[in-house]
This record gives sequence, C-alpha cells and structure tokens, in this order.
Amino acid sequence: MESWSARKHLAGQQRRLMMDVAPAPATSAATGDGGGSGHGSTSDGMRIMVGVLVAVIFCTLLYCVYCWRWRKRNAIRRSLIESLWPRSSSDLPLMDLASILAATDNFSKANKLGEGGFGPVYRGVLSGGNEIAVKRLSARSKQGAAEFRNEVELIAKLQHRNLVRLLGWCADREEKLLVYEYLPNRSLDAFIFVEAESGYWFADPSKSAQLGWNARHNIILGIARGMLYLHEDSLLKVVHRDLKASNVLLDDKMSPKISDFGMAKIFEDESDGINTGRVVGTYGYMAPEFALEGVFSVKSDVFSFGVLLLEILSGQRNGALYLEEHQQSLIQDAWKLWTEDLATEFMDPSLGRSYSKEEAWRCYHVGLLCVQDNPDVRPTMSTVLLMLISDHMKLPDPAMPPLFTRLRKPALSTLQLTTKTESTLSPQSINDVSITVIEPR
Ligand SMILES: Nc1ncnc2c1ncn2[C@@H]1O[C@H](COP(=O)(O)OP(=O)(O)OP(=O)(O)O)[C@@H](O)[C@H]1O
Repeated sequence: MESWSARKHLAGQQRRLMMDVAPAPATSAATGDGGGSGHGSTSDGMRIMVGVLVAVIFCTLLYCVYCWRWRKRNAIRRSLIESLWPRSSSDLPLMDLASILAATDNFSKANKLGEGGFGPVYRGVLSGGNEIAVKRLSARSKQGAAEFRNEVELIAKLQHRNLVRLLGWCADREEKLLVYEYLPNRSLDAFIFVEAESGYWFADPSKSAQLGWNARHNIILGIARGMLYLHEDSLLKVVHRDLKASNVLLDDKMSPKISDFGMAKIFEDESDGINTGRVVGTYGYMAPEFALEGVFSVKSDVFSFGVLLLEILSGQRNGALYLEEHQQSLIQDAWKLWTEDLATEFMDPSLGRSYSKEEAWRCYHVGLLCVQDNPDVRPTMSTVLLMLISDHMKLPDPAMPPLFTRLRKPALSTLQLTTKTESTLSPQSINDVSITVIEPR
C-alpha cells in the first residue's frame, strides 16, 4: 500500500516536472539558457522601440506646431506691410528699384540733398533725362511707413501748381522710396536762415539777398494759394499740419511748392477742430491749441502760415515754443514792433529799402492776424488770400499773439529730439508726441 502510494506520488512529481519543462522555448532548450532571462530582453527592446516612436511623434508634432505658428506670424506681418503700403492699383506709378538706383548712382553721397524726418533725400536723373528727388525711408526714421503711405495716397489725389508733384513710389524688400519732381532751388529755409553750430538760426545775407521783395511776395502768395487749395478747393479737405520753411520747395522760377504730406489729414467737418490727443508737426510753427491740447483744424494751418509769413519778411526763424523767461519769440517781436509803429525794423535788412512798403505792411498785418491766439478770430485761407491781393480791403486790428512760458522741462525722449537745447530746437518734424506741459501767461 505504501509502495503503491509512494510510486503514485513519484509519478505525479515526474508529470509535474515534465509539464514545467514542456513550455520552454526551443532555443532555450537548445542552448540550455534559462527561459526567464530571454523573455526580459525582448520586452526591454520593445519598450525602447515604443519610447523612440513616441519621441519621434512628439518631435514631429512640435515641429508642425512651430511651422504653423511661424506661417501664421508671417501672414500677419505680410498683411500688416500690405496694409501700410499702397497697392499697385494706386493712382501713382510703381517704379522699379533698379532704375532708381541707376538714377541716384546707388544713393551716392554726392547726390544727397539733405535729410528729414523720413530719412535721406537724393537727387537723381532718370534715363530719359528727367531730374527726380528720392526720399528713402530710413530704418531709424522717426516717421514710419504709415506716414509714407499717407503721403502717397494723399498727394496722388491732389494737383496744384503750388504743391510738389509725387511721380511714383517703390517698395522692394527693405527699400521704401518716394520719387518727386526735382526742385532745383531746394527749400525756402536755406534762403532765409542758416543754422549756426550753436544751434541758433541766423539769416545768411548772401543767400537772403538773392530773395528780393518781389520773389518773397510771390512766394507768400503762392503758399497762400496752395494752402487755400488744400483747405477749400481740392476734392479732399486737407489740413497739412506741418507747414514750415523747409517744407516749401522752390522751382527754377522761385515759385513755391508745398511738400511733405506725411502728417496731413483729411478733414471732414469744417466747424470744429479735431482732438487727436497727439501732437505732430514742428515746434515754432504749431498753433497753441494744437501744441497744448492736440486740437487741429484749418486754423492751426493758418497759424503756421502766419509764422512762415513773418519769417519770410524778417529773415529770422521763430523760436521754439519752449522759451526761457527772458527770451522773445519772433511773433512776440513782430507784435511789439507793430504796436510801437516800428515795422521797418522788423523787415529783413538784406531787403534794404527796395521793397513796396504798402505790400510789405499788408503782409505783416495779415501775418499778425494769422498768429492770433484765438483760432476763431484767425482768418480762413480764402480771406487771407483776399487780404493779401486786394489793396483797398480794410483789415481788422490783430489781437496779441500767444505768449508762452515754460512750466516744466519736457522730457527729451518725449519730444524725440536729441542734441539741441530747448530754446534752439531743431525745426525737424515730430510725430506722435504726447501732450506737453506749457501754460499761457
Ligand atoms: N523735391 C525736392 N527737390 C529738391 N530738393 C528736395 C526735394 N525734396 C526734399 N528736398 C531737399 O531735401 C531736404 C530734406 O527734405 P525733407 O522734406 O525730407 O525734410 P525736411 O522738410 O527738412 O524735414 P522734416 O521731414 O522734418 O519736415 C530739404 O531740405 C530739401 O533741401
């Protein structure tokens, strides 16, 4: 009985042993390796493969997201540039860069005419022999593509013999160019005053002597006609906002042409001024309501015209708005001499005695009417022209021009001006300046 149960137990153990051995893989059986270690290395390999696959999928996804975002960003940038630039369907011809480069001798130094808020200006000659002036938007420009576009779109729609003609434009990769008719006598400021090293402005007798009374009178009338066209006679009603001596160019016959429409605005409502909350333009020419409150209207252009007129008569530049207590601006001098009946002392000495006093005093009188403090009592440009050309029209008495005193030094960064002192600010245009702190006395 015992041996039978012992045999049965032995047989059971053998069967269990055989069952344990049976599932072992053939290779392990052949090599004699343990089955457990072979199974472990296969699953490690699998895990590595899965890991690599996941990493590849993750990287691909990351790359796709990056590409999508890059394309989206580029599309936004492209549409921004397109929105800032006139389309080829604009009224103005699109000129190719190669012909402008050839005309200006690759923007050579010798052809450089000067530099303004947009950037440098070059003289050029097209293959047909026509002379051009090319404004090249500089990367450092304080004024941007929006002002360039404004200039193209506005001036292309305006045509008057006293406005400078824009012949075409070019936007090729980094280059943004405006092509104008070339005006050989350049800008009026060079004839009436020069900048000394100190930053102050003086009349250059040799230059101003070239500008006799008749030439000055014609220039005053031409500017008035150009401004009247902008304000009242053109299809668009335009406020220039940056009228000054360097923005009046002179052709070969010394006829004036108003330029620089980068800051100009189309004006819909005649009655009220527009408050932009920002100041653009040039100190010394800005109407007080514009400089102090950012309110512009045709009457702020009339103020600038008055300043310019007084500068042409006197051969002196109007000081900046920020004056030290002891300083007098040109318009204050003009007022003082007028009230003291000393008009002759105000006139540019280089004119000598050879000018028509009647015409000159009329201009002087109109100039003072234009620079009155209250915009409502300043005449419109149509009245200005009428007053200038009629020799029997009775002119109203002018009120005192605005006086300013400095309350606080404006931050230079805010004014976007660099090297000049306050009282001798450069007449360069400023754009997008926040409202300044000046108070009428
Ligand atoms: N069409 C042109 N023909 C001849 N010279 C020109 C012409 N346009 C500009 N210039 C010259 O280039 C100079 C720079 O002109 P630009 O209009 O860029 O600047 P600005 O009027 O001096 O200053 P801002 O841009 O601040 O108003 C002018 O002073 C003028 O001498």
